[in-house]
Amino acid sequence: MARLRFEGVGVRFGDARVLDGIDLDLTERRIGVVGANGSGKSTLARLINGLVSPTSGRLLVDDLDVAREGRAVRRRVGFVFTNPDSQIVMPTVREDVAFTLRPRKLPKAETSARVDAVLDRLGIAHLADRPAHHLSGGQKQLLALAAVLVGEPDVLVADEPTTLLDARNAREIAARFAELPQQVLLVTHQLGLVADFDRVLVVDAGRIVADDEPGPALAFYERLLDAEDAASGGRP
Ligand SMILES: Nc1ncnc2c1ncn2[C@@H]1O[C@H](COP(=O)(O)OP(=O)(O)OP(=O)(O)O)[C@@H](O)[C@H]1O
Repeated sequence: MARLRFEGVGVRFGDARVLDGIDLDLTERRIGVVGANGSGKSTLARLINGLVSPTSGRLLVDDLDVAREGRAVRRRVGFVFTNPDSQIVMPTVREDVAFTLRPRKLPKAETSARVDAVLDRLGIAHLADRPAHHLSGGQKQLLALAAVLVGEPDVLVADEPTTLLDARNAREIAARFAELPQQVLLVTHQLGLVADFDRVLVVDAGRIVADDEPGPALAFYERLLDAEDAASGGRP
């Protein structure tokens, strides 16, 4: 497992303080991140592979400082977005997955073998020559996952990867994540997806307000939502 260390990390966008004073040492295999809309979860996730830079403090993946060694970090940390369209770049499924390996300049046969293996593992080998943009939402998310996994990252960060999917596809993607050997940090609003994780972080207004096993962390989050509902007079 990698060690993800946040040391006094803060992020501002202009005048808005989006994350503040985040200190975390994450070594567990399955880490969930939950919190209300706009609480800072995506920003927290994006910091891990350098999509967002800290305004203060620093973030280390093992001994690599993300701000200084972004390339090396991105080889180790794969990122899956909510909307797979934002990461599909090539015309066909096979080409899109192979694209991840392009900078590594591997022999063609090795690239093909790796691509075939990952498509097979995710149950989408039959889609290899299909145009990527003709796939269903669930198939696209599996393609996005394949394109990340083919790079053999040690850590997978996923930002609400099931949000745009119907219940059946969401279950399928969640099951694929559950069987990955990699360390996974999953941001989600679907609390059931992290119920058997090793550790769950609750983010509220840019801070970590609970950090525990799923039972107590999710119970804390439910109480927080209830308290906010009560304070707003029950308005959504
Ligand atoms: N690039 C940016 N520039 C300016 N403000 C931003 C940027 N990215 C995020 N924000 C703001 O930072 C805050 C936290 O956003 P973030 O996306 O991290 O929240 P979130 O918890 O993931 O929300 P959601 O559950 O709705 O996805 C929000 O107020 C958002 O508008």
